[in-house]
Amino acid sequence: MTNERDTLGSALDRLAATIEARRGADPETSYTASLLAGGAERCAKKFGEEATETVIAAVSGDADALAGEAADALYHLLALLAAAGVPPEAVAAALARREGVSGHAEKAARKSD
Ligand SMILES: N=c1c2ncn([C@@H]3O[C@H](COP(=O)(O)OP(=O)(O)OP(=O)(O)O)[C@@H](O)[C@H]3O)c2ncn1[C@@H]1O[C@H](COP(=O)(O)O)[C@@H](O)[C@H]1O
Repeated sequence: MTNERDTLGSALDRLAATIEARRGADPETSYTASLLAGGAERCAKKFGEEATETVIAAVSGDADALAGEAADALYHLLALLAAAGVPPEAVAAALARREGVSGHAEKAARKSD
């Protein structure tokens, strides 16, 4: 259940579980099922559209619109991961490996390879 003090992490965990549960559901009644039925390519296209709409909202300076478009983008990103067979835990692990490593330091290390 949602509440106003929900963290983004717990909301994303529930959403990822919902998306997984919709795999194989009726595309007539579930938008997620219709999205997944189109495969990773369709999910990637939709994610690209929603990411672009997020950029437009950010540039417009409308904070509410940005929050809504960011939610659309995150939903479609989770659907893309599901369609591509990448568990959300793999993304969490990638983020965890980066914790405490400055992006500047990481980039400098890449350049010296
Ligand atoms: N979070 C979302 C969510 N965010 C956005 N969307 C849908 O994403 C769609 C994409 O938006 P567009 O404006 O691009 O829609 P469109 O032009 O009709 O889409 P296309 O025809 O291009 O595919 C819209 O239909 C939105 O309703 C979502 N659909 C579902 N969820 C979550 O998934 C759950 C399961 O949904 P169903 O699978 O539909 O039961 C829901 O309870 C929600 O929690």
